Amino acid sequence: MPEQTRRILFSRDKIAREINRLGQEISRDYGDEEIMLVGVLKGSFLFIADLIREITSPSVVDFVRLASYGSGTQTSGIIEFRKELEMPITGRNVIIVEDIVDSGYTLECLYNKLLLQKPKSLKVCTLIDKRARREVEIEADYVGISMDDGFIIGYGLDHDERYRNLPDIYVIEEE
Ligand SMILES: O=P(O)(O)OC[C@H]1O[C@H](OP(=O)(O)OP(=O)(O)O)[C@H](O)[C@@H]1O
Ligand code: HPA
Ligand SMILES: [Mg+2]
Repeated sequence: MPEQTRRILFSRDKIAREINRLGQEISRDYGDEEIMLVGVLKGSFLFIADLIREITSPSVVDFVRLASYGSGTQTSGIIEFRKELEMPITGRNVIIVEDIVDSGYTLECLYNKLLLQKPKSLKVCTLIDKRARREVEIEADYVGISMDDGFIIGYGLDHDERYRNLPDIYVIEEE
């Protein structure tokens, strides 16, 4: 097994600043209309908790759980649905909240599934938009931070379920 080191990429202050900006953009766009935030577990649990407190529009929240990475740093390409929504989304203004869009497979799969349930509107907010490994053409409407390549951990993002608790985001470097 190669030794792993980690280097800080995005500090907690930078993350907080970008989430504040995202909250303002979303609140400005929706005004007094109610939003339904759909968090994609597990990775988005910290992001959605911070984001929802920066949104002034009336908001409700629900979660799905999707998994495709397992213990590796590459997508398996197989998206497992492990938890469904509990609230109906028909006629609602829905925003999917992701920690990261990487290959785009997870988002594409969820987006198409939710669209079938006829929301009033369907948008996507991601904290991290990783561009280098995109496999499908899909874009988030609200992006916190864009980056190129590198496997990142912290602030909800895991490697084999570890490191979600780190308050900053690090890139893993294998030696
Ligand atoms: O664009 P993609 O290549 O599909 O990658 C993005 C998805 O992968 C990760 O989930 P993961 O399968 O690791 O589950 P987790 O959120 O429980 O960590 C991440 O949280 C996103 O949901
Ligand atoms: O860089 C990443 N880190 C953690 N989880 C991920 N899921 C897709 N890309 C990543
Ligand atoms: Mg993961």
